[in-house]
Amino acid sequence: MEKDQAIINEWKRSKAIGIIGLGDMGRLYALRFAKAGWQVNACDMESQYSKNMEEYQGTAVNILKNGHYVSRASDYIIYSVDAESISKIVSIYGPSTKMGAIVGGQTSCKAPEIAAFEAFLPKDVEIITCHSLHGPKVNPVGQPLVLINHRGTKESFRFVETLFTCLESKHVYLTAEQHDRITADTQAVTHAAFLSMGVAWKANNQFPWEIPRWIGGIENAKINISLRIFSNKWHVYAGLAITNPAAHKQILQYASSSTELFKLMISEKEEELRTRLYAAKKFIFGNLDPSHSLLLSDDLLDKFSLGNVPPEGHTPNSHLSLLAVVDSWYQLGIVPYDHMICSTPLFRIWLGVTEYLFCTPGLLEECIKTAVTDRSFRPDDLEFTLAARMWSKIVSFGDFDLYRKEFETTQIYFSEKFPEATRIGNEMIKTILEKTN
Ligand SMILES: NC(=O)C1=CN([C@@H]2O[C@H](COP(=O)(O)OP(=O)(O)OC[C@H]3O[C@@H](n4cnc5c(N)ncnc54)[C@H](OP(=O)(O)O)[C@@H]3O)[C@@H](O)[C@H]2O)C=CC1
Ligand SMILES: O=C(O)C(=O)Cc1ccc(O)cc1
Repeated sequence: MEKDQAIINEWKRSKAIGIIGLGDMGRLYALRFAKAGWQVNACDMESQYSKNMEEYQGTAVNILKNGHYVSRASDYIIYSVDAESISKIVSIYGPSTKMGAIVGGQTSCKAPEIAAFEAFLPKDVEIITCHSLHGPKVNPVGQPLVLINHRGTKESFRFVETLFTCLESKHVYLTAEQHDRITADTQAVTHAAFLSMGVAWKANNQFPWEIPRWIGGIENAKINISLRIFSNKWHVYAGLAITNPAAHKQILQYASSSTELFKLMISEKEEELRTRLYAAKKFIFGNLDPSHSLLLSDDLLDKFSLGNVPPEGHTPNSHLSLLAVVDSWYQLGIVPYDHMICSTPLFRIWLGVTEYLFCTPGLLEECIKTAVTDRSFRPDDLEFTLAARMWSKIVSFGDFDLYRKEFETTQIYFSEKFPEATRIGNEMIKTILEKTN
């Protein structure tokens, strides 16, 4: 034990950590590492140098002008930049990497990141990469942190692991391919659902927190998480979906499931809809241990409302966004519980909400009945279906510009509500995580 501590102290004394990209995630890492006593060199775009010098004054983070300076002075360098630019950025700074150093990245899809490292890093440089499976506003403690030893010695991997212990996350060891397959199954469809909700609300000129039937219970989770996603940067979601080929299939299936279920609803084919949904239910939730208690409940979510809960309580809903996600998993043969070790908070909440809908006695039946008999949901569900198809087209065409335009127009529409949505969303996520952990 004492020997271990001596090694750690020696690493802290002799090795420096480099962060290229001081955005939301880079900042989180830089400050945490520095606080734990590591030497940290960091930079953002050169144009941000003076601003960052001021911002990080009084912290132990050593701000440098650009990635060349960070690369030549650091022993483990983490690229925390947008996925679309990873190749270009590594091509610029990679050759400046200190001899024998280790390099990793924070991008959400590992195939393009590893390809960039292999193409542009000198051969003496080791590659050990990472991915924190949570956003910058979530406390890293207990959240999954994927560590990938792609081209590193055992000793270097031990050093990187030791560095990351200060985040107190749960380390998950995967290969780059395993990582990309799992995150396609979990994050890509989850984001497709919430992005489609936002676009549909906007298309119908609605602010959902003002509409009584969308206030309270699981509707709160839909609204808070959708607004949370739209309050973030577009490139995080675009990069994660577009650069991961495995994600395209998932997002396409989500759009097809939404369309097919919506068609069954409007043609009022109740039995066909029921048969399809019960088959999906059996596949996804059929093997749950009898002692498994529901991850979430309406009551738990009630208090995280952006509007006033109507006195008569919640009204039944067709819940197309939720039915479609379970149907997608079923059609693709994905059992979401298998991915829990490598899941983000949003994915776990979304799974909790679907579980609540499918496993609370009577709720799925109520939803099926509402979907085929209550026509008042059809304008909403039509826009939702169109939105899901739009996102799947943008992703499969790999169109970053169009993704950005669609994302940012919706972002502007909801922007006034972001401060309140972030505050309530943070509370909601904290409460749910405490319960689901
Ligand atoms: N946000 C999240 O929830 C999570 C994000 N990730 C991934 O982490 C990465 C970073 O995300 P995040 O921090 O949210 O994004 P940000 O946009 O906040 O941060 C990226 C930063 O990199 C900077 N940058 C771009 N080019 C360079 C360069 N040549 N040299 C130095 N800095 C540069 C950007 O500057 P500028 O803005 O001026 O271009 C920006 O400040 C992404 O790949 C994302 O997918 C992973 C887990 C969670
Ligand atoms: O939890 C989510 O899905 C988020 O939206 C935050 C997020 C975004 C990108 C990542 O690579 C990891 C986490």
